[in-house]
Amino acid sequence: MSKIKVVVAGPRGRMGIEAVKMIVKVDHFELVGVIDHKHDGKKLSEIEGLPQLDVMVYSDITKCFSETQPDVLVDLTTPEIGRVHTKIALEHGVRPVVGTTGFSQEDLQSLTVMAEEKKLGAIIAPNFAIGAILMMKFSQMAARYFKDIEIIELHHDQKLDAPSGTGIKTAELISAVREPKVQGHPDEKETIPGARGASYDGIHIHSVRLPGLIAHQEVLFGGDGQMLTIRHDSFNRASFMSGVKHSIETVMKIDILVYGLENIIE
Ligand SMILES: NC(=O)C1=CN([C@@H]2O[C@H](COP(=O)(O)OP(=O)(O)OC[C@H]3O[C@@H](n4cnc5c(N)ncnc54)[C@H](OP(=O)(O)O)[C@@H]3O)[C@@H](O)[C@H]2O)C=CC1
Ligand SMILES: O=C(O)C1=N[C@H](C(=O)O)C[C@H](O)C1
Repeated sequence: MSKIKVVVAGPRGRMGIEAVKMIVKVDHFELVGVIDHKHDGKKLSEIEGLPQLDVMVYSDITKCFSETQPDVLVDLTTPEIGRVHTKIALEHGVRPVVGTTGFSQEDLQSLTVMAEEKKLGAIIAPNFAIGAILMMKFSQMAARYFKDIEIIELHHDQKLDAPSGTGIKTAELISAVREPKVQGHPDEKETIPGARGASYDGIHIHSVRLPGLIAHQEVLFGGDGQMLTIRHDSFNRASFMSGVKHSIETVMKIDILVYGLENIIE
């Protein structure tokens, strides 16, 4: 079996470092380049904190693709640049695996159309941790029985987007099985704006940002005299790597864009 040639965008980031380390450990993957807006023209080994690898750093994604001819781009950057990278990858026949969160519905729609036109696999996964996927699926199951739901997502204080991609994906999965509902008292008023959090089809999403946290989410289901809590915690970023590995393997076998890891696990 020939190796899957992979490029990582965002290699100095909290997720990017883990992804680089995982990719070089897998025999059937080959890290052929990294994309970083700093350190253009250096080797990975010349950047502090990164593995001692003879892999080129590119600031220009097009140059990176033409010189390294990758099969897959793993993007772990920011929504602003991640959406540009994903589009350029599809234009160049490179299959994107995107962990970057904060894409809009319009981004997802246009990238879906593009992948379909190009007949190219693409995976956008707001969360790569299997436990988080189960938390979302169990929440979707519970939503058939409990209609009053609040999502509390808790992350480290360096996170740029709120609500988290996982929080939004959870609300989307729930809303697919639950009629939109206004929760709480119909006359309730926020005396401080934002007190009730964001609302997705009436499901409230509350975003907590604190140093020391990594990635956590609770989904609360209220009923008469009872409450069900479904919670997931990522205690480190290695927790996401089996999902990144599975996505790199799977994206080579599909020819459409898949949004959410739940759609590619058995
Ligand atoms: N799907 C999942 O399971 C997970 C998804 N995420 C998501 O992944 C993304 C990254 O998270 P995290 O690693 O914590 O964030 P970091 O801020 O640690 O990493 C982002 C990296 O992208 C770099 N970057 C910024 N602009 C560019 C650019 N133009 N070209 C190349 N690199 C660039 C940053 O460099 P610099 O610092 O110099 O700006 C930084 O090194 C976020 O969107 C986050 O929500 C996170 C965890 C799990
Ligand atoms: O920024 C993070 O850290 C994370 N982002 C993703 C999200 O927005 O859901 C996944 C995970 O929660 C960690």
